[in-house]
Amino acid sequence: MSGAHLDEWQRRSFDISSGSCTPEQTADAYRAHILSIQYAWATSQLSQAGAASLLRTYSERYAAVLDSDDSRTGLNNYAESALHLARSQRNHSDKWESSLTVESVLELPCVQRMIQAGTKGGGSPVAPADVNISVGQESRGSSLSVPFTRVRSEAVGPPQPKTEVNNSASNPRGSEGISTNPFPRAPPRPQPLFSHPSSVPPQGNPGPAGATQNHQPCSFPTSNPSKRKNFYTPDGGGQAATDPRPGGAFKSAREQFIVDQQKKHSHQPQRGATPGMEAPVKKSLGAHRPRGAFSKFVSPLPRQEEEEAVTSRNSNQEPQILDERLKNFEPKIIELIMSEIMDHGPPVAWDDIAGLEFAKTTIKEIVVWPMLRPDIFTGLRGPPKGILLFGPPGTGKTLIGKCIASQSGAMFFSISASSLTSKWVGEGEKMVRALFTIARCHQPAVVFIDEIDSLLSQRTDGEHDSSRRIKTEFLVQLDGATTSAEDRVLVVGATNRPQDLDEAARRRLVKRLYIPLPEAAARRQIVTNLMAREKNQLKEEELESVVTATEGFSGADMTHLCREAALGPVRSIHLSDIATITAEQVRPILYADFLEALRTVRPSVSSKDLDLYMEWNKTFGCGR
Ligand SMILES: Nc1ncnc2c1ncn2[C@@H]1O[C@H](COP(=O)(O)OP(=O)(O)OP(=O)(O)O)[C@@H](O)[C@H]1O
Ligand SMILES: [Mg+2]
Repeated sequence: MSGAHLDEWQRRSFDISSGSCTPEQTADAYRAHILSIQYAWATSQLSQAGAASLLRTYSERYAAVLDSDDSRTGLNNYAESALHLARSQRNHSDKWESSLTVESVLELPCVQRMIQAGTKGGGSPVAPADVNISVGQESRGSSLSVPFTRVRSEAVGPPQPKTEVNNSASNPRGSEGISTNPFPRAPPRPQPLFSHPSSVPPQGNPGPAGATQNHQPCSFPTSNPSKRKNFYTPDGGGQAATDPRPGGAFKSAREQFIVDQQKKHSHQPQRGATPGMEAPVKKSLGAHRPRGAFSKFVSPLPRQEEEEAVTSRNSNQEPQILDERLKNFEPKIIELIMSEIMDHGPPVAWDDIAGLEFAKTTIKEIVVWPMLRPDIFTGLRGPPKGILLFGPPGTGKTLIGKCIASQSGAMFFSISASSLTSKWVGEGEKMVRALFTIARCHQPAVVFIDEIDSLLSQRTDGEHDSSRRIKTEFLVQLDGATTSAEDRVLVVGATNRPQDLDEAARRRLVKRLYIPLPEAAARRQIVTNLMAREKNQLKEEELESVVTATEGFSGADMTHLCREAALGPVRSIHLSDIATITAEQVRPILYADFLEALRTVRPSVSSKDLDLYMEWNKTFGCGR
């Protein structure tokens, strides 16, 4: 904090510790402390953790001054009227005032005599703890040992005010009667002072609150609740009997209900496990906190453990940010990669790819096995860091990428070069670096780059600077210069223009696999797979003739042919029926539909193009 603030702080602290401050001054000083802390935090002179800790300390001290009802140390400015009630002091709700005080009762000659008689007689009619009367201006802890049993037995009589009670029958020692009524001001209506005026049971009389034996709580006709409450003995019944606190303090019905519910359901740790049975804890602005002399102060500021729990919860949601390697990247870029580049498509199985046995086996060898047994695939057996899938369009290169995504068990990132160059203009190379860093954080990982030729085409002189920088960054990342030998990040590139690839990129994509046009068996499998999901009547020999007729078709062409054939039955429906016909009424796909489709669907790959691929495969490919 600044010097001026520290001086002020010091002065206030001396004032507080001097012991000469009034509670008001102490509270003011603490309040000023709290403001200073807030100011220091707002002006960055204090760290957040430091400010929170100081605020907690001084808020508690401040609240202690406010809440304490000791007039020398506290203000207790929140419940003055309640405390008047608790202290049995006079307040506006006191309509009736009794002149019966401890002193007045003790001074009564008859009481004096009875006390003496009880002491001399050796027998103690009522144990001192039996009756704990608190009346008058203040509550006294001492029990008043008044032989109430006798007084009661004698005082009970016809409900006549100011009746002279003759105790000669019950008092063997004297004949003088009690001429003074201990309750000079009688209730307005004739009312018995005790529950059962006619009989005095030897073990006491259950009081109004169900008192147990030996204790005779009496029902004073008073409207003052505090007097009534205090009258009940601590264990003699009423609320006080159930209160475990030494002072037997009052507990409201709601508090008692909550305690009962908690006891009842303490074996159910999970909230909401049994609907409707959870303790009735309601969110309110601190209203549910028990306040008073017995309650512990609960700071409104979050505790340090809670803060730490919240921080760790938040950090669990974004584990990638925690990685040291990612701290230099903007969260926006990391978010983009995680949401857009990570593949979330439908799963593809190896059997969904017809033919291409050599390519599938090689990929499994490179991708799946090393991930299963990284201990075996080390050193020279270490898998290559780059694969290139090349071949005519529509032969399943992208399909293989999707299959690797779902079958390898690795974290899969899929980018198309066009999206990388167009979406983040000027930030491409940063994206590339972030992509590979994230992939390294999520090993084993596969980075699939579709249409890799457009990203890593041969570098030319007239090329735009940004695309050149992206290429360079890619080559650096592909080379693994920034990675360790043990990193398991595989790059899979796919292209139908392998001849356009930059030679540096070609070298880095070590395993170059030719993905050719499907052979007869693969074409048959494609048709069979697709027809299995449709209603059809294609016989075996008809299927064979379709396969023969589609020589030179790519996988994509075969799919297109099947789609066309599948439309045949729909095209045969009369126009007037199309709105009403049910799906079941549509006829199955026939061989005739394939013949019709073959008239419009042609192969998309020319034989001249095929020769080029064959040539490139012979020169650079890894196939046999
Ligand atoms: N071997 C195959 N087995 C099953 N279906 C295939 C096969 N090859 C292609 N197809 C079908 O053709 C569609 C297109 O295939 P894909 O996108 O993988 O081709 P590609 O090789 O990536 O083409 P391009 O080079 O033009 O990107 C696939 O969705 C699939 O329906
Ligand atoms: Mg493709």
